[in-house]
Amino acid sequence: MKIGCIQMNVGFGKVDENYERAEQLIREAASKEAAIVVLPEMWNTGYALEKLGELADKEGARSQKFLQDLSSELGIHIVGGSVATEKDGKFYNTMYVYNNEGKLVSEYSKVHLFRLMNEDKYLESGNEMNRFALGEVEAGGVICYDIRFPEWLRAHALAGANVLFVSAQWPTPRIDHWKTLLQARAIENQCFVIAVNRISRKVENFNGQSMIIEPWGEVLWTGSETEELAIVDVDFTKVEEVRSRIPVYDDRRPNLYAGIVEE
Ligand SMILES: NC(=O)CCC(=O)C(=O)O
Repeated sequence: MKIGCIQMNVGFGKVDENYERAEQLIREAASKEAAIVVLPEMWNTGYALEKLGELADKEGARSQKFLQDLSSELGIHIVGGSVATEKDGKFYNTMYVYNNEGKLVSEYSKVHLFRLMNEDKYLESGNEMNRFALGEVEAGGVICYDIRFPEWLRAHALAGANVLFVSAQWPTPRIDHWKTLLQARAIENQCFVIAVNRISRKVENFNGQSMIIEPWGEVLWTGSETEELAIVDVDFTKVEEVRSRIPVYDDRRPNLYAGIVEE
């Protein structure tokens, strides 16, 4: 299955430009026969947190229409990265996922807010999991800082996800953490990790290096440090092979984990 990773150059507060660019890249991915496309975190606004009152997508209406129209017209699954939304007067960092028939299959707001980038001052956290299916692909989706919480990704894997999508705005100074954490999440959960980071222009400091990692931990693709659309062929049957080679799920001892992961 071909996956389109949209490592997009997000303009700070340039909402209309960002929708336009996202549309071009989604259309290009579809023309290259991607079955699933993935966008980065907060691609509508960038980290323009102080301007959310003006810029956030009211009730997610624009983003939902945008993603629904494109997924149904192009017949492509879209993991819609995340967008800054305003719901009932509060701001969220929200992922919408649409299947290739234009149906909303999941809506998730980032549950772990990243204090180092002041998310806790401006945003509300979500409280729900993000498990969904795109055709045969059983998946989960998380947003950026969420990957530092292994129990959260494990919860998605235990709930049946074989593929974990990650949308991010992960800054360059900690890019080594990004790579190591993603690889660890793939190995420990024996699942695919498909992670899309952004690129920035001058003021901010994001340099891509998106990744696709297979369940044995092998890195299938690493993005460049500039904007790019990558189309990567992925064989999802690898999950069963790895899980039968080392039966981690059968060998777990959840009764010893004292409420860390409950089944
Ligand atoms: N946008 C984010 O959540 C950034 C997370 C990050 O930079 C880190 O965990 O380090």
